[in-house]
Amino acid sequence: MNSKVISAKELAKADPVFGQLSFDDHEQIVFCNDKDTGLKAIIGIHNTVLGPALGGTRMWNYANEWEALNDVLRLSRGMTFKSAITGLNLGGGKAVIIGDAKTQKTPELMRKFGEFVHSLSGKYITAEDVGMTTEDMDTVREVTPYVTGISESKGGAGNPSPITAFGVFMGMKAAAKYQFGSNVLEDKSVFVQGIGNVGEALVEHLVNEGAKVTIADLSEERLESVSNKYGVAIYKGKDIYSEAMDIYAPCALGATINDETINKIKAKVIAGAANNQLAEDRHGVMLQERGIVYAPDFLINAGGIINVYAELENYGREEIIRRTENIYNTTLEILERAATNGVTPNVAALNTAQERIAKRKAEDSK
Ligand SMILES: NC(=O)c1ccc[n+]([C@@H]2O[C@H](COP(=O)([O-])OP(=O)(O)OC[C@H]3O[C@@H](n4cnc5c(N)ncnc54)[C@H](O)[C@@H]3O)[C@@H](O)[C@H]2O)c1
Repeated sequence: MNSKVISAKELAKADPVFGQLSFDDHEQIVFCNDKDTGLKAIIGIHNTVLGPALGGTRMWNYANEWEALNDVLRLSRGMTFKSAITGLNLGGGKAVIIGDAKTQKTPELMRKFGEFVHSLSGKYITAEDVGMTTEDMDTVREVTPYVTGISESKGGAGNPSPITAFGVFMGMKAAAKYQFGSNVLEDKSVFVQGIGNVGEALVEHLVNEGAKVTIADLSEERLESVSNKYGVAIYKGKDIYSEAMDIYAPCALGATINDETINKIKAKVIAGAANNQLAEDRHGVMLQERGIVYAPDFLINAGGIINVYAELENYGREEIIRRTENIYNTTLEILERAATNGVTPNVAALNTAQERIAKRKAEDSK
């Protein structure tokens, strides 16, 4: 990291926060620093028109602070639209903790992070994301009530990942219906990239439906265990994007649809759990031009937020499943709306979400 102190003039040129490409009228960005525990975190609060900004905390070994800032800005913005399109009374927020979740995460660090969350008095509510577990949220709960995704034994809705996977499965079926004329995934070749909490649960749904599943992950151990458990193939090649397949399911990190990959992609449908799969909006246009149906990530991966929202609204399992199953209908509606309006599915989904926020804002200002 560059520790040189730069002058205010130089800093102004760099526009480190408001000038960031990913900055999109965020309401508040909170930088959290604690030397004793080693905590370095950023909380991004994008929009609170519909309700408190709820979104998970990601712990990741970012190459530099710019990357962490960029990530939290993109992720918190995505949460605003995810909650809006899902019909939840929640705003969009997200947090990132800079560091290696395997070696640097301690209960003390999580409690300190919880104290920072608490200092926002409920404007931001956290939950788990990559590098976080339900147990970590239980630790955060020791110091603040502004946390969801806690254990069922502690009154929470438990791990959101299986519900997220179910929603992604529903969105994938809707995209298949739109592209292939049938929502049945039997015999469709599906590549699942990233078989973590969500990816593995998605593999289970796909296998139960009779899809031909291939898995890819950075962890050999995960690959072996998931392959043995579900009898699915492990991807051994070097470039997953150029492989022939019906459906590509990005379930690792975002921005895998970018200038480098887009022209290689042979899949006819893209539907996965990862947030911000399109590196830039124009990549959505490029997918459309190539006849590839893209199920917007923030729409189909909303199962997790539906699950944690239950903790705030006190609804039960049946309602969680019902709302998540409805992702199928919303996805089909968005794909059809996109075609009717001559825009990409991502833009159609964004427009729908923004219309809901604008309507609420107008009502509130009456
Ligand atoms: N957990 C949820 O409920 C939820 C909800 C909405 C969105 N998401 C998003 O879904 C994605 C997966 O979430 P998760 O909870 O399963 O995370 P996870 O950390 O459990 O799993 C991620 C997996 O991806 C693998 N991975 C990382 N980089 C990779 C690469 N370049 N190629 C192949 N594999 C790679 C990791 O080894 C890991 O196994 C994330 O983008 C997350 O933000 C998760």
